[in-house]
Amino acid sequence: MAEQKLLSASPDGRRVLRRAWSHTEGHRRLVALALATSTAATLTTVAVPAVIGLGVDRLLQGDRDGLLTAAGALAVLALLRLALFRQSEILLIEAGERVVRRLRELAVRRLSRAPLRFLEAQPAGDLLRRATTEIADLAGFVRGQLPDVLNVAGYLLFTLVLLLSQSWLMTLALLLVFVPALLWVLRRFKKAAPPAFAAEAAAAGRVAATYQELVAAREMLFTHGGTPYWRQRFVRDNEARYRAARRTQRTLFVISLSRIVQGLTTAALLLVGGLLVSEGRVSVGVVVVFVLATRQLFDSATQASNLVGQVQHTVTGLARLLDLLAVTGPDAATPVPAPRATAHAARRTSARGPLEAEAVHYAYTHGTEVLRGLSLRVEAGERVGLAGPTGAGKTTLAKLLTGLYTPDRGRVRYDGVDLAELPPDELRNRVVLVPQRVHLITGSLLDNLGLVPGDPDERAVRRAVEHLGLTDWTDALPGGLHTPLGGDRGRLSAGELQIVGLVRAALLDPAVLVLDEATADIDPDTAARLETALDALRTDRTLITIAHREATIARLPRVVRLDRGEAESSRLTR
Ligand SMILES: Nc1ncnc2c1ncn2[C@@H]1O[C@H](COP(=O)(O)OP(=O)(O)OP(=O)(O)O)[C@@H](O)[C@H]1O
Repeated sequence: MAEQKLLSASPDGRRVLRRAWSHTEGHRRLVALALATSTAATLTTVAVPAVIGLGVDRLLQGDRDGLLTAAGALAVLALLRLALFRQSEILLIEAGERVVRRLRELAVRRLSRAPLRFLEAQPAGDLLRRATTEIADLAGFVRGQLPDVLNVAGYLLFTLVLLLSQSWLMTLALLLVFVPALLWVLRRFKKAAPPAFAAEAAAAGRVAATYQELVAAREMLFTHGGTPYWRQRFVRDNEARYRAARRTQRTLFVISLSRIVQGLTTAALLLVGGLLVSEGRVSVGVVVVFVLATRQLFDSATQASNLVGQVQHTVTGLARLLDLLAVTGPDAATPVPAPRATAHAARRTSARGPLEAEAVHYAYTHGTEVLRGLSLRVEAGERVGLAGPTGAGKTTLAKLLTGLYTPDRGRVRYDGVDLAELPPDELRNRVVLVPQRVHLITGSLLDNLGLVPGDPDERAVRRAVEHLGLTDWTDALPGGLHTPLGGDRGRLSAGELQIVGLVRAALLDPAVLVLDEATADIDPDTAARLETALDALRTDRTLITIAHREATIARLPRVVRLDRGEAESSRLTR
């Protein structure tokens, strides 16, 4: 099995911010301005105890002018603080939202380009969570907590500088009590938090995956009564999620222990401060600065303790998102070429050519090969059927022949060129798969039919429908081409879904069409429409049909039978 990188349940949480920094490109000036304003706002808070301390000393010295100046400075600081905090919040949110928007776009772009093999190997709910919920959490954090995080961090740093400038002895006393106790609390938290938060995020991903599978399998559950199994599985996953959440709550409790440190530190400060004042080594104002600043320091530490959980949660989410971005593609700054822009670029292959699988091997799971060295050549314009027992690998081969999967070993070539080397738009103009179950998006029939590169307009879609002799079918639908489809709106039968696939194929006009015949029963009218559409489509193009019905096999001039994916088992039967 070819090496396929998969998402990690607990991705590397180290240097997350540094790794995320590369995604701030284009917004760095705004980020820098937001950080500078936030720093200035924090400085206006840090300066308050210093000015009050100064005012107290002036008061004790009977210096009325000094006292007035200090009071005036406090008023200016209060106004500045209001304006700067407001502005820094606006800038931070703007910068953060822009980065989040970029990450969201990148995640969707990378997922849309990710190999089918990767998408199929991931639990769908987990992918969904990373690309939506976790980005939404990040956006929520940017709006709600990021300004506070920066203020608290800035406050802790600047207050330390202020206190050092006032009295290094008292700062030493503060640090000797405060830092070891706080470090002990933080160390315990750091050890327990990342695994706890990662486990909670992984458990939430499993619940989402189970739920999504449950919704996808609803028909099977109702028909085969598989409900108890699903209920058990859901209850088990939900229980695991609950336990993981309890664990993170216990971890958060550790951080609240920091409050005990507050009482100890204030007592130590008063003791040391009192002694120093009595010895005349510091003024009363300095002790006031320390008491006020330390109170704010603790308020900040308490706020930090509330924020740490959110920060850890966001860091975990960001790590999972960066993991998704790293696994799904390079940090390619090169945009995907627009289909129209390259539509007329020089082509490497001609519009008619043979399609050839050469000794292809493919395994979904390590050690279990579905195709083992299978070779097949289909000439330009040929009509070939692929038949064989269920699970023989027909659909897998179809996906390899259309470039949706890359073989683990061997090659698939169109007109002599490896499909893996063809640009995506050229590949789609050469080989197209109409799958067993064509997917619909929420939109009109017209939107669904035109869901191919190049954005065909209504006239082009109508022309394709007419060319395939399907106008009576679209006219018979309640809203014609504008009939709403997808989601819980209009539904189409299995045969009609394949008709949609054939119109899409007609719009792409490929050299080779691979049709994975629907296994569900198709009513005679729809079957006749499909036949007519196929006849119109295949005038000179190659048609490979994965034939599930004997009637189809009987009609085809050449049938290749697959058996356990062995190359030697492919043979011409007539
Ligand atoms: N996405 C997947 N992940 C893992 N195994 C898969 C996947 N798709 C198919 N398989 C396995 O690969 C084998 C071949 O499947 P494939 O669908 O290609 O067979 P098939 O001949 O088309 O069968 P059918 O006629 O029932 O559609 C089967 O054993 C199937 O269980």
